[in-house]
Amino acid sequence: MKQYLELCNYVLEHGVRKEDRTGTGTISVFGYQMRMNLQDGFPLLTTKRVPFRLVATELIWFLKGDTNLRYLLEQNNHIWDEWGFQKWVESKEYTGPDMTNFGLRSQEDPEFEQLYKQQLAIYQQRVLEDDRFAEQFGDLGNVYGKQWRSWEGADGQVYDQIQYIIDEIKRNPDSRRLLCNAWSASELKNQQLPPCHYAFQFYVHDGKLSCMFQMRSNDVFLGLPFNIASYALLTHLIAHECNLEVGELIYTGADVHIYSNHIEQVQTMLEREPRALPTLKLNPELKSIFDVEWDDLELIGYDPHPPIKAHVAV
Ligand SMILES: Nc1nc(=O)c2c([nH]1)NC[C@@H]1CN(c3ccc(C(=O)N[C@@H](CCC(=O)O)C(=O)O)cc3)CN21
Ligand SMILES: O=c1ccn([C@H]2C[C@H](O)[C@@H](COP(=O)(O)O)O2)c(=O)[nH]1
Repeated sequence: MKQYLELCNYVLEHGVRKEDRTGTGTISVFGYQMRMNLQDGFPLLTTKRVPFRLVATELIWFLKGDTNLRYLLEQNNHIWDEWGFQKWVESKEYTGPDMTNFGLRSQEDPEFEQLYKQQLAIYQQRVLEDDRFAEQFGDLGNVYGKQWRSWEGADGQVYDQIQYIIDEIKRNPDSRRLLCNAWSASELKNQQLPPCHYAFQFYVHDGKLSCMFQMRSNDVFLGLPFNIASYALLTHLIAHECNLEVGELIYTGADVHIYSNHIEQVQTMLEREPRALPTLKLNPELKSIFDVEWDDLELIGYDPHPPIKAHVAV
């Protein structure tokens, strides 16, 4: 994954200091593109371990059309917890200790961190066990799953954008409309986090399926390795269903940033030598992308450098 390391170097060299919503601070560039040939292997970073199980269960959650944290918690996937927790602590029903600005405060104040962890554990338990609570406070709003699978049109109808893409690839592979859009101006107020990867498009040539995805805002150290692997997996799944090979994965990022508290981690990673990419094997029995489960996926030959920890900006 030379391309990803080049991107890191590019942001470190050319990035400008920029404040951001989370109060963390970033170095950021505007506009960057990368191309990865999926025939070269599955693009999961090798310069740090990226938990593929978390990438895959998040994508499966999107593909189910689900927007509730309960499924992710059942899969022991905690990458979205903070955004559900935020909704809970900002609600009128929450009467526990003050959790204002918990993301930054838990990094700076160990005593507060303990309190936050307790409250988060209570929240997770309730989402898992209490149906009414989960429905109200476990739901992240009309995020990716909803937009991908049940887009509400201006005509009042509901549209499944993924099904449309699959049907079109089978029917008319030369189409230039093989596109899914998650950005809806009227829905922004109903989302815990407006979509970061907000659109993707497919392209079929010579029996191969390529995918290009667009990101308005991208956390280079924590988000991007997940995003690349997730779209690579989506491309493999759709190619499998449509009897195609995989082609290229093309990334287009707008505000591409490294958070100021991730710079050391990025530098550690840049000192490491990339290793051979793993390969992905899909269960040959898998018929529909909408039935995919974690057991249908097998990653072969993933031998990364050790993980590197970092705080996520909320
Ligand atoms: N600031 C920020 N960056 C993101 O990448 C991001 C958001 N916010 N908000 C929504 C989702 C959630 N995503 C996340 C959140 C956390 C990790 C993360 O902490 N990854 C760790 C492993 C975590 C674990 O093992 O539980 C890593 O080392 O990759 C990754 C992606 C991507 N998105
Ligand atoms: O898939 C994702 C989801 C989120 N991110 C990052 C990009 C930003 O650092 C934050 C979102 O903050 P905004 O202020 O809404 O831009 O999350 C990502 O990299 N990948």
